[in-house]
Amino acid sequence: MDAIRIDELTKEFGSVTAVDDLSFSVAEGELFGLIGPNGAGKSTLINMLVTLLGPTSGTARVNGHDIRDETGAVRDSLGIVFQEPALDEELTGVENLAFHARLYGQRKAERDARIPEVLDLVDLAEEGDRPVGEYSGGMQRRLEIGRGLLHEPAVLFLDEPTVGLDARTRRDTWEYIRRMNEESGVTIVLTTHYMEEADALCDRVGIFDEGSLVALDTPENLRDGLGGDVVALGIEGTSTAFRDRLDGRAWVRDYTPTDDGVDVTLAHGETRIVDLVRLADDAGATITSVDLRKPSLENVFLSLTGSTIAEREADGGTGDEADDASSDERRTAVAEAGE
Ligand SMILES: Nc1ncnc2c1ncn2[C@@H]1O[C@H](COP(=O)(O)OP(=O)(O)OP(=O)(O)O)[C@@H](O)[C@H]1O
Repeated sequence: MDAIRIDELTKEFGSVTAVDDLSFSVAEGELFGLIGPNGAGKSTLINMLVTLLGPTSGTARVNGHDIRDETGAVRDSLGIVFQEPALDEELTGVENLAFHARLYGQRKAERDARIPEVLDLVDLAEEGDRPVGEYSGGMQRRLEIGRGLLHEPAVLFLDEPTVGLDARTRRDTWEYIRRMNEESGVTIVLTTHYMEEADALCDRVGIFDEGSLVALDTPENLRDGLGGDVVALGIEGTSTAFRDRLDGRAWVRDYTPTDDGVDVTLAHGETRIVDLVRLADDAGATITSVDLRKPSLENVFLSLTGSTIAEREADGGTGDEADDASSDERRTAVAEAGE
């Protein structure tokens, strides 16, 4: 069974089609990333999947339950971590978790067993009795991620999980997200603005633009779809003999002479550097520099939509104020669902 299955899902707000006839599935245990500029429709999609917004047409199933007529079962199947911190800073880590567990209707015995497990999972076992106000930003985010897993949901939604964190903490948080996914087997769907994050973390990435998916694949295949990596070789003197040797190699997709050498386009560039050096040797050419350039998901977005995410946001961003269900509303509704 798929963890999420979306069938011809559409959401219109007046004349705006925020999600447009969308169909795709997320496999059980997958770490799935949704990327796209502001206003692409990510929040609208997530709000429909967590049953806070009704679709205009089409439907989806979360953990096998229909978002239109099995809202209770859908909500029981999922955990959500919002972008804005939603912890009580005066309470300790344990108290924050206990409060949330009560909202989800967990009995005391269950809570007492589960809270230490969750704290351990996010590496806060030693910090559970400290007020959350004393935690660093990264620790708070970890506690929030742990809280989303308290009731052992099948699917965990993370909305921009590392926004506002410094680069180092962001990388650490990636490690925790990966660990959650591997150790608890939970399916994770995250939204992110950071292409690098989607690339580093996700098994598959859906690139969202104007209510539709413009691409859906592994980060590697998406990058590979651009034509591959470029190995820029600096060559002393003429590169003609070397270029002759590149002709007819099945793994060389293309090459272009440059001012000081040759740019070779190929898949998995790092695995061919030795071959390239050998070919140059055979041709009697001296290599003076080697530079491997891999396309990024930002390049993929650019090639699919004709603009970068930043440009798209600058000329088309909608702002969050138009969002139907604000994070506060979402939080309240999900908490109520557990009461
Ligand atoms: N309640 C609403 N009323 C009218 N239009 C809306 C409403 N909610 C969203 N929209 C429109 O739907 C489109 C998608 O918005 P959405 O917030 O889902 O995008 P997003 O990709 O989540 O952006 P962000 O990253 O800023 O959250 C936008 O054009 C937005 O203006």
